[in-house]
Amino acid sequence: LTVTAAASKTTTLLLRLLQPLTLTLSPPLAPTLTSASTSSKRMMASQATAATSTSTSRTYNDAIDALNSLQTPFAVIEARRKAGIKPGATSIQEMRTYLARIGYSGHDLDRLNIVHVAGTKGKGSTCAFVDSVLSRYHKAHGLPRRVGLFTSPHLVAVRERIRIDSAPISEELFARYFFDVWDRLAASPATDTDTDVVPPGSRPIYSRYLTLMSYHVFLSEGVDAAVYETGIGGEYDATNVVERPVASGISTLGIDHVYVLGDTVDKIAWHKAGIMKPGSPAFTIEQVPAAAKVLRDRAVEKSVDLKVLDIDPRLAPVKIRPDANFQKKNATLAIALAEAALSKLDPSFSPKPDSPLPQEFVDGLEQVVWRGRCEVKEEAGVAWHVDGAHTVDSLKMAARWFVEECVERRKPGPKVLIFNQQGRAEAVGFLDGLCNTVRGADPDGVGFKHVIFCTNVTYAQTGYKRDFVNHQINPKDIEKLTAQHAFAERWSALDPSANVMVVPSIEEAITKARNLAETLEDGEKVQALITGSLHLVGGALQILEGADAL
Ligand SMILES: Nc1ncnc2c1ncn2[C@@H]1O[C@H](COP(=O)(O)OP(=O)(O)OP(=O)(O)O)[C@@H](O)[C@H]1O
Ligand SMILES: [Mg+2]
Ligand SMILES: [Mg+2]
Repeated sequence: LTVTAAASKTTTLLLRLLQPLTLTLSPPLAPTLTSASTSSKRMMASQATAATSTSTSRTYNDAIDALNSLQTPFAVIEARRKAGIKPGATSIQEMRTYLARIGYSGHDLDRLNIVHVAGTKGKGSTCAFVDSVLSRYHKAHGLPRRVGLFTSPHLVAVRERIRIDSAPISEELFARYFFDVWDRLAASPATDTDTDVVPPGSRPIYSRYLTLMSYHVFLSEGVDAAVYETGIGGEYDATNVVERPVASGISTLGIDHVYVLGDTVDKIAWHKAGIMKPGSPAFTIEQVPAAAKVLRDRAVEKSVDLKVLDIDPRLAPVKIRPDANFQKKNATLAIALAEAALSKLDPSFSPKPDSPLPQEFVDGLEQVVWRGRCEVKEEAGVAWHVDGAHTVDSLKMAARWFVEECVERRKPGPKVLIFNQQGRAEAVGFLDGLCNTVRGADPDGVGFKHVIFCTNVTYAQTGYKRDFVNHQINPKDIEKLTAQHAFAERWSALDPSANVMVVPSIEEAITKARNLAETLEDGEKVQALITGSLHLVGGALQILEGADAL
C-alpha cells in the first residue's frame, strides 16, 4: 500500500511539474543557454531531479526551475478569465492549510512582528524605507534582533524577494528553504483534515509559494521584525494570513489589476483595506476621496484606529530621493510603521512627533537602497536612466524626472527611449503621457530622437535568464512582437519625427542604444530612458551589470 501510494504521489508530482511546461514552452520562452527543444528537455530533467533528489544536492537553479513550474500558464489564466474565476475568500484558508502542512500555526507568525503594507503604488518603496530604518535601529540598539523583508516582484533575482538584514538571502539558503517547503508539502499526509481545502501533496502557485517559504525562512532564521509587501490587493492576498501584525500601512491607491480587484478606486480600496486588523494600528496617507471613504468605512467596521497622515514635518531636513511628493508620502508612512514596530519591540522607544527624527530614522530614509527606481548609471557613451514605472501616472513622473536629469545635470545628447510593457492591452495608452511629458518638460520642446520597443526577453541568443522565465504571457505575442509593433505604430503617430525601432530582446535594445553613441558629436552622450516595466528594468540591469547586479 505504502509503495503504491508513494509511486502514485511521484507520478502526480511529475505530471504536475511537466504539465505547465508542455502547455507553454516555446522558443522565445526557453530559459537556458541552448536551443529551445534541448533547453526545455533540460529544464524538465532538472525539475525531475529537483523533485526527487536529496536537499543537499539541489541547487538554486533547481529551485528556480521548480518554482517556475508553479507559474499559472497563459492558457489557464485565459480560461479562468473567460469563466470569470478570481481569487476569493478561499485563498486565505488555502494558505493556512499550506502553512499548517509545513509545520506552522497562524500563531507562530506573531513571532515575526509583521509590518504589513498594501497599496497600488509605493508599497515596495515604503517597505524598503521601513526595513532600512529598522536595520539602522538594530545597528545602534541591538533591536530588533533580525529584520526580514518580503517584497515583489524581484528585479534581477528571485532571492531578492526574501531579505534578512536588508540583504537577499544567499543562493544556498534559498535552495535549502525552498526544498524544505517543497518536501514538506509533498509529504503532507493523506489523513490531513483539510484535504477538501487543498489536495494532499499539492503546492500553491508561484507568488504564494514564495510567501509561504518566506515565513519558513524568517521563523527558522530568528527574524523578530518582518516587513511584508502584499502581492495583489490585500483581503485575499497570500500575505494576509497574518492575524496580528504590529501595524498595517496603505500606500497610494489608484487603478491597477482591474480584473482581480475591480475597475474603480473604491472597489480597489476595499481589497487593500483588508489588511487592517482589529487590535493593530493602521496608517495611510492622503488618498483620492473615493478611496479615503472606503478605507475609513472599513476601519470603522473592523474597529481599527486608522490614522491618515499628512507629510511628516520632521522630514523637512531629510534628503529623500527622489525629492518628490509621492516619495515623501511613502517616507511618512514608513516612519509611522517603523515607530509602531519599535514601540512594540523596544520598551525604551517611544515616538516623539514634536522632536527631530532620531538619527537612525534619518540615516535609514536617506541611505535606503531600492534599485530600478529613478536610477542613473553612466558609461562611456551612454547615460542610462532607469525607472520601473508601469502605470499612466508613474510614467509621467518618470518622464519629468528624466528630463530634469538631462537638463540640469548632464551634457547634451540625443534622448533615446527603451520601453516595454508586456501582457496589458491598455499599455499602448501609456505612451501619450510619456511622449508629451518629455516634450513638455524639455525647455526646447525636444522629445525622444530614437525610440526602441523590445520584449522582456533578456538575451538575444539564449532567451530569458532563469529568474525571469514567464509562462503567464501569450508566447505567440512574444514571437510576433505584437505589443511592440502596436507601440511603434502609436509612437510614430504621436511623433512622426522620431526614429522608431522594434527588437526582440532587451539585450538588442541596449546594443542599439550603445551603437547610437558612435554617431555623437564631441561632448555628447546618449541620454537613454529605460522604463515601462520592472521586468524590463531588471533585465536591463542584469545586462548592464552582469553578476554585480544584485
Ligand atoms: N506613492 C506613490 N505614488 C505614485 N507613484 C509612486 C509612488 N511610489 C512609487 N511610485 C512610482 O512607482 C514605481 C514603483 O514603486 P514601488 O516599487 O514602490 O511600487 P509598488 O507598489 O511596490 O509597485 P508594484 O505594483 O510593482 O509592486 C516607482 O518607480 C515610482 O515611479
Ligand atoms: Mg502592482
Ligand atoms: Mg512592489
